[in-house]
Amino acid sequence: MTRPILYHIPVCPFSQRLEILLELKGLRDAVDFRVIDITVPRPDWLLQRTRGTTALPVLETADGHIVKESLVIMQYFEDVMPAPAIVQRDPWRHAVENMLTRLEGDFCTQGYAWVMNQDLERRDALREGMLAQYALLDDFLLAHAPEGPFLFEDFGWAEAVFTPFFQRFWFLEYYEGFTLPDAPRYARVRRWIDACLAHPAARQVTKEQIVKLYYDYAKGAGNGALPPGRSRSSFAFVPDWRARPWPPRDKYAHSASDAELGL
Ligand SMILES: COc1ccc(C(=O)/C=[SH]/C[C@H](NC(=O)CC[C@H](N)C(=O)O)C(=O)NCC(=O)O)cc1OC
Repeated sequence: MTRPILYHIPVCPFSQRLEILLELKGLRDAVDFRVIDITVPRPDWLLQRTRGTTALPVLETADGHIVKESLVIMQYFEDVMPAPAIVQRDPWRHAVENMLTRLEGDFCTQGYAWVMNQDLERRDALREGMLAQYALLDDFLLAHAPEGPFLFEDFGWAEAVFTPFFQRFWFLEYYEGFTLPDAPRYARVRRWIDACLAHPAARQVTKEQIVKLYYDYAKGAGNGALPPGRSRSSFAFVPDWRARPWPPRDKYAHSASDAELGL
């Protein structure tokens, strides 16, 4: 039986959503994950399949169809591998799950805008914007799942959508000194985040890996782009991140060289 192929980028949060979903379903081996190097242009054979788009992940189904967008691929997996269901089947619960999922785009954009920021004058406004996003999540959870810790009984669809970004935002802790305040205003979302980060289905990445690989994002260079003066991306597969030193934290005052990063 031909397995579907997921073309993905290691450590990409959108790809990690699919790994988490399949882990929850006990079907991780049902899909053939194939790594694409984000630090070089997409190969022609892939561009032909995607009709020219470069964003990953991309799913090639067993029938040869191409599915793009991680949330769409997640739903496709639920449709073709319905048991065990991760997405909520009850219409109202599914609506609640979808309303929470719709908050992900602005949450993600705010965090990435901050980590990629190079203007010290903007830091306070970016921090306030990030706190406002956490407050929106806290409000939603208090309205729909005041007890928790998860949206419903267990770690499910919404958790698979958000947890990769809770883990990516470790880069805010390291490069911006940001942690969510231990205040009642954020108590509910903090309980959700802590439960998500502790869940065994979401252990594909570590804090050290995120901090080292996302250094270039902290210098304003995203998606495998290179900061000025550098010749190798912090997303490079070799040298392995485990063999590389921790990057300098002072992103606004210092630009590390390839050598300083162990590249
Ligand atoms: C809000 O800013 C950002 C938020 C997240 C990411 C990220 O993790 C990319 S992960 C890798 C990135 N993939 C995507 O952005 C996919 C997003 C798509 N909406 C999905 O859900 O699958 C990619 O393939 N980039 C290469 C290319 O497009 O050629 C980056 C951001 O800015 C550069």
